Amino acid sequence: MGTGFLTIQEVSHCFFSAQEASLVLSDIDLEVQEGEFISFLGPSGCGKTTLLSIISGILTPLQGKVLLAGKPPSRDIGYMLQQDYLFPWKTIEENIMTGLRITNTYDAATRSNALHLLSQVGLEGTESLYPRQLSGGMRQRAALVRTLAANPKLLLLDEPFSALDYQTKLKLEELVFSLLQEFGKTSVLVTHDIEEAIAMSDRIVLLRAKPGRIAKVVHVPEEIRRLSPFAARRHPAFTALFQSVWKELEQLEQS
Ligand SMILES: Nc1ncnc2c1ncn2[C@@H]1O[C@H](COP(=O)(O)OP(=O)(O)OP(=O)(O)O)[C@@H](O)[C@H]1O
Repeated sequence: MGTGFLTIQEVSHCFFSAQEASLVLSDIDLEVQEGEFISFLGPSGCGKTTLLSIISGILTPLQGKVLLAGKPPSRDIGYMLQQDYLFPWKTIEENIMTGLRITNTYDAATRSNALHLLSQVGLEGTESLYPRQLSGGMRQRAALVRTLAANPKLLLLDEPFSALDYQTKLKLEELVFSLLQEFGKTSVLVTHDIEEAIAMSDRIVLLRAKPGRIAKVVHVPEEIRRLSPFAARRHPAFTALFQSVWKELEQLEQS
């Protein structure tokens, strides 16, 4: 039994086709502490999304197990993806309340918290609008509210900023970071963006491909971690860390 809030224990996974079995993840072992922010970085196809699916409980690994607060993953997990997946025929408020109903957390208090959260992310006044009436960044903020309103124990973020323009992406990173700090959420991010991983994370897990394995865990130094993502990018230690992670990734892609 692991010591972390999130325990990933000797996880391996294969996908089977009619012709072959392909080993996608091999012996993934990781302990994530409560309140920690972890990123997975690695070459395309190394199994990052598969690993998130296993952590969320959507996919059962061929071997090994995942525990969240000592139990198998359940509905206590929030998932944010590149696409917002808001229902186009529902208003923003209806979308968010549907999120609460699906997770069985709808009551007067969670409803009121959700509306408060909506104004915290700058979307007050959008309650009766439909997703098509909002910009991409606004829709992702609404999706963030829908995810956080259910008060998940763990937040899984699969490239949630990658479809946004640079400025919107930086603003949303800033917003997510401050909300996660406020609520002390444990989070796992999949990204291809080294800057984003350094700016948001406590630790970065570098994965190698074929099969996906942990190559290295990089601890982001305290002087960067205590800054917001925007300020972190301007810290002198940021560039050196960026270069070293870049080099590690290049070696992983060649190996
Ligand atoms: N449902 C599936 N059936 C068969 N193979 C799959 C399935 N899902 C993923 N794979 C394969 O597993 C490997 C890992 O895929 P995954 O999407 O987890 O990688 P990734 O690291 O998230 O990739 P990317 O960085 O490109 O998003 C890939 O080779 C992919 O083709």
